[in-house]
Amino acid sequence: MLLQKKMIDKEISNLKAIDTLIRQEQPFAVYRIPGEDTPRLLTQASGSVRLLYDLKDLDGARGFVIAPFRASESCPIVLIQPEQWGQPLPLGEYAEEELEAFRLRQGRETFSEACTEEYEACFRTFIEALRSKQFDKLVLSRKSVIGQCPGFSPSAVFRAACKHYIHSYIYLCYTPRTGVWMGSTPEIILSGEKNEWSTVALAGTQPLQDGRLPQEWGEKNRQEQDYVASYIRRQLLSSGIHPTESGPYPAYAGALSHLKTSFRFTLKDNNRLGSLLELLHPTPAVCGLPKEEAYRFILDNEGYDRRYYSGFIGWLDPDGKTDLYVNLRCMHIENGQLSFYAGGGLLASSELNDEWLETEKKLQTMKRLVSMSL
Ligand SMILES: C=C(O[C@H]1C=CC=C(C(=O)O)[C@@H]1O)C(=O)O
Repeated sequence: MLLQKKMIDKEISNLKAIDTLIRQEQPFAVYRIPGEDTPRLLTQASGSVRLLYDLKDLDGARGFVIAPFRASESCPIVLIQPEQWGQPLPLGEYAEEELEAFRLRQGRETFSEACTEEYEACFRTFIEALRSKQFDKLVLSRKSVIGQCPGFSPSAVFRAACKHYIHSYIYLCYTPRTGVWMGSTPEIILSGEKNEWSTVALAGTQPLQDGRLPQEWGEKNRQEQDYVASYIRRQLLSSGIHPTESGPYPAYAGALSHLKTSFRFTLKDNNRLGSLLELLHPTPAVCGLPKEEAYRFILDNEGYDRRYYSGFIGWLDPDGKTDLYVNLRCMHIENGQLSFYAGGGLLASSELNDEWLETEKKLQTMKRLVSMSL
């Protein structure tokens, strides 16, 4: 036991190097792909990170991408171009007691039932636009801010996320333009290499039932997910891509589950990944339908700036392997504050309290790790 503890401490101190990179304001990204044990660290010691304003400019590019919901002067697409790629950063063992303590705590969680006035006002604006049939679907999101406690360590939260959320993509990154972001997302936007590519349609939410995937999904969840699947099918077909599909089936996302359809396809030209991303982003899992109008409506009516939440992040490499994920269940660390982000898909039939509670549960994905790491 003592030996195990010593081993853990040694490996934590390796991971702690990340906290030093943040203090030194050096661009880096560390990420763990679902199914893999060891995160990879990449750093850019020299030169500035590349800034882009159009997803198409990612055609032929290679690097760690941090793309916002909507690119602008204040929120550009940022590309970290590391000198060294994917250095493994072992996490070490996690004591069984720690895993058990996490499970117990998760089982006892309570949620704030009362929504804020801001959320309620936005919900009413969004629902009115849905009920008048201006839109089929709209995603309403919000931000929840807490003060950073003394002793807060991003690397400790990152490590806990890797240990507890084995089915999600976990990342932590810093650049001077984006600041520090960290998240645990279940949603691929584009992944693959050579001649095998994939994306997913992920939507509809239910808590896990005794740690297991729920098998019964109601009409609202199914319809919400079907809008995303139809959109992805349509977008791919419009550019001559004929995918094979599987699903929808329930998939893990921390303490939650979503419905997922997987799309697999080949590409004629791997140097046009930026154009494909422009075709897909933002999907109705984070935006709405019809796409362009919903995009505008959210920017005008949501009442805050999503910044990099609901954009996408990950490694892009047209000649190697690409793993890009939608930036969900994420947090931004800035000026002694932690901002957590979450949203949910609304249909005309949505109810205020259910949607609020769903965002509370999604926000807990990162919040519970922060409070347990202190
Ligand atoms: C927009 C979010 O989740 C999306 C992904 C899965 C399920 C969703 C839902 O059920 O609403 C959302 O579309 C978020 O986590 O902030």
